[in-house]
Amino acid sequence: MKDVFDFLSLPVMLIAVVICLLIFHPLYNLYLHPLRHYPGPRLYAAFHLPYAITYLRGRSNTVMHNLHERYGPVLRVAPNILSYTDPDAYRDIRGHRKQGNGQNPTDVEGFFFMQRQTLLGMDRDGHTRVRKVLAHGFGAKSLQEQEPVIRKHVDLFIRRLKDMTCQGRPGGTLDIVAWFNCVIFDLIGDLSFGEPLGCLENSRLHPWVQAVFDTTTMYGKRMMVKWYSPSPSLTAWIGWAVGLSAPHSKQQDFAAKQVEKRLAIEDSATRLDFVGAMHRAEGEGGLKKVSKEEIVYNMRLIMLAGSESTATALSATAFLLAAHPDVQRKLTKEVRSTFKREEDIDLWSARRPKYLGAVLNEAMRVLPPASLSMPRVCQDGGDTICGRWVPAGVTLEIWPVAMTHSSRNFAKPDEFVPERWMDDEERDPVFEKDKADALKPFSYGPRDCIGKSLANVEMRLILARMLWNFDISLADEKGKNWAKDMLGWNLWLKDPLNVVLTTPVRRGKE
Ligand code: HEM
Repeated sequence: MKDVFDFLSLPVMLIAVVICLLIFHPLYNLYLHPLRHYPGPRLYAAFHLPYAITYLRGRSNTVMHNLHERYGPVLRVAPNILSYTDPDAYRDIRGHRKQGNGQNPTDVEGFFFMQRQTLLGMDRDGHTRVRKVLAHGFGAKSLQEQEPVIRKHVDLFIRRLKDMTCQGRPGGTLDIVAWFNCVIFDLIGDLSFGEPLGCLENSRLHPWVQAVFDTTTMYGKRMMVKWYSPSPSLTAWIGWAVGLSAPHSKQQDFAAKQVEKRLAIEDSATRLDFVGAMHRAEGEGGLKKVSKEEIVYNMRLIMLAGSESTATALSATAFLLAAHPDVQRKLTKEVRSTFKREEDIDLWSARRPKYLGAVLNEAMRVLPPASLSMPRVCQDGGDTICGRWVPAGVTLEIWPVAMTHSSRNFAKPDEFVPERWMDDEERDPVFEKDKADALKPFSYGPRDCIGKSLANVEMRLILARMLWNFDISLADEKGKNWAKDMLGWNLWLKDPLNVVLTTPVRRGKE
């Protein structure tokens, strides 16, 4: 009898413990957890699962936006996760701190696929070391050297569009998302490795680019594995076993091969590109400041972060211009009257048109190109965020769409109105109270986007050249819903966007 009791007691006790945990843990989260006074749906506060399912479905931006509109600018979205739409959150969570004062580190686990050798995953010291070195590849001097490379790709892009469109064949349509991917991936590939990927030349995406997109739908699944894996050491193994690692390995192999090739180029050490900047830097005793392995990891990051986001911003802008002919007319007029000839449009002169800047800002507000919340973890000892104390270890998020579509931050938040970014006299007073600080597409603080100046000039140049040459319209009714309910994980899952490009009749005379 004793044996039977012993035999039963183990599973029974285990079940009892699991039941206790299942009941106790949510009750603890609701009534005893340090975040219990933060607003948010009780289901999300009690369990992690609703947040995880939202993530898995690629719906986080929309769901967080709706919850923020209901509950306010700070929200408990999971037992240990807070999300913010107060613009001060950028400063408080991600801002610069004096040496000696702690920073809220990036949530390395949250990035999962980003090994600790990349800027995104490195600790504060490693990040400062690599970022300082890499910054040389993004300075004004480098940009000057990079200008002919950029121009070459933009010229070819425009030529390809002309080949594809109504040069004698009116009505030809093209998927502009694919073409923006082609030019940007070629361009960043060239600035990174000294050779383009050949997308424009061959009129199709390089397999490596496809591997980047293949990670998108997998990202939610990878996060599920990370959250619910029985032990952190098993996470990578499970990911590999269920086939979630393949596209990442492909990218890593490609980056490694390209870096090898690039370092073999004769004038490797003097080139002012990204690999050159990292390879040149030497520290004490002639040792390289950035190891070869770190170069490979960071080049993979740059290829992804630098290309996809810029192509998304351009696609969103083209879509919004095509869907708002009045805005397009005004912008086209500005571009075609600012420059006398197409050859006058270059990286520097393209910074001049003001309305172009306003259109880009507004496009990045309506569809923020980076779709992730870029989580940070509240530092040891806790921190004050937007005037309230947060204990150490809490994950701190800013969902871009929730921030830029918040009715607390912008009037008519869902409308595309570039004038809100113009000087007072051109702006409707209804936008007077807009919080411009809520638009930070390139993030903020010591870990903000290192490529933001490059991205801005690239986008201005490409758009100015496009609008000099073409009028853009949507090819079909379906196009009107291109941005509606777009799913997003690490990247937005963008549908093709078919447009018609027509050569303007009175070019240069408006
Ligand atoms: C419209 C275009 C772009 C957008 C919207 C964008 C946005 C961002 C965002 C939101 C971050 C994350 C910052 C954080 O964790 O707080 C980031 C980081 C980064 N971006 Fe960009 N980016 C763009 C273009 C580029 C380009 C052109 C490059 C390089 C060629 C680049 C390279 C990087 C790198 C290396 C990081 C990591 C920086 C660090 O952790 O120090 N990005 N970007």
